[in-house]
Amino acid sequence: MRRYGKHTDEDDVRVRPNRKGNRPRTSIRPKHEDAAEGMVLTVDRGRLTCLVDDRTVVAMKARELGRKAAVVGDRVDLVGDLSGHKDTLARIVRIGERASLLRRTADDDDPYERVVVANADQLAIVTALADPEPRPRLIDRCLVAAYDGGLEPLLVLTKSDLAPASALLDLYGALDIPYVVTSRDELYAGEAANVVREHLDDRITAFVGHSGVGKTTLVNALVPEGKRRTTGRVNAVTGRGRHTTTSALALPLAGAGGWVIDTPGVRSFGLHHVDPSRVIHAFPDLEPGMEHCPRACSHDEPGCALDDWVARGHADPARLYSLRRLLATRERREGD
Ligand SMILES: Nc1nc2c(ncn2[C@@H]2O[C@H](COP(=O)(O)OP(=O)(O)OP(=O)(O)O)[C@@H](O)[C@H]2O)c(=O)[nH]1
Ligand SMILES: [Zn+2]
Repeated sequence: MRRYGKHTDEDDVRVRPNRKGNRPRTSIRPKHEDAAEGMVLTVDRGRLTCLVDDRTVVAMKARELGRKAAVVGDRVDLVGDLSGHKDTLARIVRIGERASLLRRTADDDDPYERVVVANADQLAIVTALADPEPRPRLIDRCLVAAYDGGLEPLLVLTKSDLAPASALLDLYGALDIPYVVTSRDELYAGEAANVVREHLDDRITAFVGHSGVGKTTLVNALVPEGKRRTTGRVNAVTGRGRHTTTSALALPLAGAGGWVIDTPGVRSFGLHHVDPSRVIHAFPDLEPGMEHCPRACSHDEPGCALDDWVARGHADPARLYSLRRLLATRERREGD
């Protein structure tokens, strides 16, 4: 089992070795034998909303879980009042082993980890082609987080009515990432949702993107009407506006199996926690070439065996360039 690094108190995480991977299992022996299984849909100030059968149950973490936090997408075991009635509170007694884990640090200098989403199959990186301008470094950083966490990336390029997609697609050609391009007209006609949905059926997809790229508009087109996320409204009771956007929120995909997990808009995507070896794992054409690298090779230094590997024709030089570009995004720069 592959374990995540020392920066985390999550002790039972592994990167999914293959799509069919083993079902997540709990690592602790069952104590609450009567517990029901659920999935965490959202987390708000210590209250976790979980789906149990077809009921929405609000729960809190049992004390026995210690510091371990359940996050959106987690498979959990619950006990207590599971009726889902108003003002009831269940307890989460177990968190299942995670098949993937999307994480970010607020900042690379900030070692505190903010876990975003567990168990997603896919990371949809939403980028507007204009308004706001695309930020390739942010895309690259999201890609690194996806590879690190065991998620398959999907590029979603919005607002093609404002600017063409070609330049950006050129930049990612060597990475061979699936992508979709959407425009305002396609969005209104419902075509955008159909095109995107082809990539989502029966999968759990986390959506990330800079604020303003059209992420919420798209996610709302993908989920049933009654489940849509409302934004920009201030709650009359709490006086808080848009508080749901501080946490990720899992929503069922309309008309098919699968889940869409909307996440709050990101300005930066800190990668303090990333282990380069997990990123390199996403480059199986280059990985064997590293055998002859010097110890602790950064793969971007004289003596790195990858130059020779590519020169001998084992892999496309553009792939090595892309890998180096991704690894370099772990260094923080102004504006990341
Ligand atoms: N021209 C154009 N505008 C779009 C498109 N998709 C979304 N928009 C507009 O872009 C603006 C931002 O869309 P949102 O869906 O609120 O963006 P968001 O990414 O969720 O942003 P936050 O809610 O701040 O995280 C809205 O005014 C949308 O109408 C598109 O394909 N083309
Ligand atoms: Zn190397």
